[in-house]
Amino acid sequence: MLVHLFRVGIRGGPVPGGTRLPLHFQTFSAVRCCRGPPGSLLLGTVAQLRSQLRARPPRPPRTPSRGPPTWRWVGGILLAPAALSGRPRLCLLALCEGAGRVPEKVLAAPSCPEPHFNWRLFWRFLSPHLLILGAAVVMALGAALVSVQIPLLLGQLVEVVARFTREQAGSFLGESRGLCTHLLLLYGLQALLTFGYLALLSRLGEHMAVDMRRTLFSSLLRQDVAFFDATKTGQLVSRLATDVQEFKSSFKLVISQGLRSSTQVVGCLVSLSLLSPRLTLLLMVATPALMGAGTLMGSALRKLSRQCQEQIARATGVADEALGNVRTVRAFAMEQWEEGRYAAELEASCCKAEQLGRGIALFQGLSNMAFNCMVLGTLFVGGSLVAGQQLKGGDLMSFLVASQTVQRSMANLSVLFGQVVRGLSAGGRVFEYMTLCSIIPLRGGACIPDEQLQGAVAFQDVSFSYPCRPGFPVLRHFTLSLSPGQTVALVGQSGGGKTTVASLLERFYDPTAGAVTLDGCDLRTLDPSWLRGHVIGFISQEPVLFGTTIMENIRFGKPDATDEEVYAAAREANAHDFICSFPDGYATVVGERGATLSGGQKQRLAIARALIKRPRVLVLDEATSALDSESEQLVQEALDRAAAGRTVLVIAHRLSTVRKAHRIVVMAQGQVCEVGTHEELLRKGGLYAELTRRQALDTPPLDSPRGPRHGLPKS
Ligand SMILES: Nc1ncnc2c1ncn2[C@@H]1O[C@H](COP(=O)(O)OP(=O)(O)OP(=O)(O)O)[C@@H](O)[C@H]1O
Repeated sequence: MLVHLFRVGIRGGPVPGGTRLPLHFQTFSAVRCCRGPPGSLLLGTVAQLRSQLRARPPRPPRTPSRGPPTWRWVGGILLAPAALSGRPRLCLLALCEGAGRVPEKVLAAPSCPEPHFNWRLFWRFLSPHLLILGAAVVMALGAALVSVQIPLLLGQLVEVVARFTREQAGSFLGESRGLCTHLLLLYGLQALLTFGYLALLSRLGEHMAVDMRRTLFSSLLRQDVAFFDATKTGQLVSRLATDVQEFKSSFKLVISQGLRSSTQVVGCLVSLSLLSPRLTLLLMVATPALMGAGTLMGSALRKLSRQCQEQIARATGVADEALGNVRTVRAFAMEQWEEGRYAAELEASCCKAEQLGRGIALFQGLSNMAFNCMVLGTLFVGGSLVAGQQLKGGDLMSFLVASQTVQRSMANLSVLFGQVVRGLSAGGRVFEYMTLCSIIPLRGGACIPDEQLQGAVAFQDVSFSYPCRPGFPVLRHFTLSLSPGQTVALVGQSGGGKTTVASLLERFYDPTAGAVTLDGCDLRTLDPSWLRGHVIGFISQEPVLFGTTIMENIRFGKPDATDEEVYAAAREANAHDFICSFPDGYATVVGERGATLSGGQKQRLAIARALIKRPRVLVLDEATSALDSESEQLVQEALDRAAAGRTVLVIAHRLSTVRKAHRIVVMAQGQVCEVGTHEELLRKGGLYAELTRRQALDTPPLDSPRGPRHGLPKS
């Protein structure tokens, strides 16, 4: 660009006083809009900007940024140079992003405070890379200092050209060779330094991002189950992916452009004041006034841009809802209605975008005018200084180029301001979860030696409320004991607290009052990893498999299991035959969450996965309720086999599946209301008898496809 400027400058017309004016106004337009005519470029830029604003893809909802108001003011001040240097895209990006981003689901987003940026943690990630950072900083500063030198040398070169044109004496080549060589060397050095610091920063950024993702992931995995109850998975994934990415980009940009641009601003301002204090003074007076105007317009445009994004988010929401529920839309023949709804939202967003486009156009027009007036003023005052022999023509050229550099650098800084705010809030969100401590640790505590482990479980006067609903008691003075080798069934109305009992046994939560014990030891004194990894086998209604091979899925229960152990567990779970019927056998990849398997097959793999760790206690939470009769039979056989010799807690809705349990516990409103065998409870004629009667009415006749059911255990 500078070379281009130089070339155009050479072709400039004469100035009063015999000196040829090196530049005319168009030169500066060419500097700013070096590709294509300014008018078409302006239109192109505005069109590009508008399409960018319209096509901004929806992002996961995030909390609104709450930067201090002073920052916004500083941001506004910084925006003006972007406008003045004729870079509306940069300016608008800063406008839209600097003072807080609009969450796409603005209307639905809950307002919670933005987490603070944790500088201590940031230092922890940065400190291993200080050497690289130091080298990058030195190179960035070097590149900036080199670019401060260039305008001065260009001015000297123009001076040589002007003298040669004026006097037509001496050898132009001889006089300019040294300067040109110097300039070429500086260009080369600048390129080298730029490559160096960008490559180093890229390496540094990537390493930091990997460290941050690893730490965040491992911190998330260690959080309490209650944490996951209260936090959306999408939000966590977004922190791992988007926020780390955003923080990394901001960090790299701040170091590279921030250092470089601020050095250039300071260096060029020094050069400017050395070249001509009077012209510099003029610049210093005009700039704040234009900055003020830019700030005012900037804040209005920012508001408009936010409204525009909100409207786009609304339109996207309508489309998302309709496409996501297309079956319902089709079933109610509501296609036209949905089209109308979407069209109305689109129309509104189009109006807003047009308004924004007009605002941008006005902003661009005025900023162009302000910029050109500044150039005109500089040339007018500078020209009169040249005419009065107080300034050389070459120095005027240097002044103009250096002031261009100042404006370009300030434009970069204005964009950077937005990036800093975004980076700090993204970093704050990433660091927030790294400092969270879980209440129930993953490891630590006693383990009962295998030979002493009996598997006796007791709930002693347990009361419990979920941490996210503290005022809502789920269990009240719940007392239950499971003797080693016994099968106890928990039945009762939906929402009575059955699954909660299983969760407490797994120690996903700790009781609010009372205690859960294993062989007389309070679970809170035992090692949770040992408890979950060795003692308790959990089989739920909807088993979740990982998208890997069958072998690895079963081995998930015991990572160091041999192939033989895997086969044995699969046989025990009635899974071996169907696995062997697959062409790839145990190497079959089951697809995402086991999508390529039937419900019964998935369930049997889940049983094998639970059995491979040889648990003393088995928890079956509605393990067969989602299966058809054939699968149910196969799974039930596997469960019957697995239950033998183990303490089993069965949670069941269908009472027919637990008739043969040693004890049936009927729960209602978080309390035990009846206990006994099937026959005892029927004789009692209480809640169990009532539930059995109701289910019998719902049960299909015996010759129905569902067929007979099996109970637990085969006693
Ligand atoms: N993670 C949770 N956070 C807050 N409350 C919960 C949570 N899980 C369950 N609850 C509430 O606890 C109560 C008991 O739920 P639980 O799942 O233990 O009942 P359940 O007897 O197993 O029900 P169902 O038979 O329908 O599965 C319900 O009122 C439920 O809304």
